[in-house]
Amino acid sequence: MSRNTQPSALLVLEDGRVFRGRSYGAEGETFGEAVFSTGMTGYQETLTDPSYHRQVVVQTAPHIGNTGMNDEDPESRRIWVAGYVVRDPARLPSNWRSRRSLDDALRADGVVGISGVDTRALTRHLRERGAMRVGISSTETDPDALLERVLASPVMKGAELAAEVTTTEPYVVPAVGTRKYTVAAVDLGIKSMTPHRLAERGVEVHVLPATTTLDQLLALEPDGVFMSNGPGDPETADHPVKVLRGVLDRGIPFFGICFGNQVFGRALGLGTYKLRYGHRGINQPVQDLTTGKVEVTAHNHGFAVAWPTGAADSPDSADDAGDASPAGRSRRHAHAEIETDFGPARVTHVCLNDDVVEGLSLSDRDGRTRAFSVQYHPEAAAGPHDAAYLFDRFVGLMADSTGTTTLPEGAA
Ligand SMILES: NC(=O)CC[C@H](N)C(=O)O
Repeated sequence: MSRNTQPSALLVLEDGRVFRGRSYGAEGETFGEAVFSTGMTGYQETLTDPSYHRQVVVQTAPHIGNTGMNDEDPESRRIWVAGYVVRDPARLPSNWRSRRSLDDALRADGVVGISGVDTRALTRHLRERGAMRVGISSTETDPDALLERVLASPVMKGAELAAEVTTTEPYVVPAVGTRKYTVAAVDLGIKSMTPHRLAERGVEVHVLPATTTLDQLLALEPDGVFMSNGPGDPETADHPVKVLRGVLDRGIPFFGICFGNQVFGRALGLGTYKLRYGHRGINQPVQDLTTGKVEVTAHNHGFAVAWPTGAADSPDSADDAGDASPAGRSRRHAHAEIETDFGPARVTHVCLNDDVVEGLSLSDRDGRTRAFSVQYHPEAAAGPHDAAYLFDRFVGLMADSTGTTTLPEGAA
């Protein structure tokens, strides 16, 4: 269908700003938190990432849908975004893998979108004012009426959403080739590329519901535990934090990604806080403080782990713009190491744009890493593969720990 024949649509932000465009995807009305993603490619992976549940995604790339939708790249069984905002959708998708148009895929999953929006102006607005609630409607013509419903819709801060996206039943992703290790992966909104990255390294991955108890997890006798990305506010993740504390207490190797990094931070005794507009895109520079090396990475987070000195001094917080100057950096980095209930821990990675915490690790008394996590996405779907070494590092932790625990006493 030509775009010009599609009904008009309305977008209203919670601070009253109005944008007009055309209905894109399903017709109807939707609400969520308006966030922008700067990825120039990878819209299919973005749309199907469960971490975007209840978020309305604005694409800063002006042309979206050019390569259609294929059967290989989805990161879960459906499109999760609550709404979709684009400038100029493809009229004719073209790619050898394309099976359907993005417009049709949005319709099939009932996802309401809007096209023809000045996404640059909208992004600048969100950057200045912060992420906020939004409504999109192809049925309402009165912005004030839509605004009332936006203001009645739920906020992201305090939202507990893992239960709405997690698997209901455990399932196994078999190791590719010989099985070397077994990992219990807690699904808080897992992207399908993550178990795949482990499986291709000889790991059998048991993906478990978010409600799995410590006893159920330990019954699998895993060589390592993983906690995934996922939607919502990490402050609500009391159950995964409790489970993880049990895992760390037993010295089982642990790796966390994104929401998993926030759960790890909380398990170590750190706080979390909401960023003003968050990081979403596939070209974010992250520095490994332990080596000085910089990686270009994929991000999708609206919350972050607070620096050990406290959330008030953490950069880009919703309440406090923080201090991202070199002086602010060195003051914070001087507190990168902390003593926790499980041993010495530290901030290992930071985002070079704003000094937000991007990685954590926990060591034993001999200084050997036992557990670690990153706020970004080494599974790289979509995104650069700079951080793939982290999966090898996790496998290395399991090799170390099984090596030391399975050798007979006295053997060296
Ligand atoms: N991708 C994620 O895991 C996001 C974690 C969390 N919901 C956040 O927005 O920060």
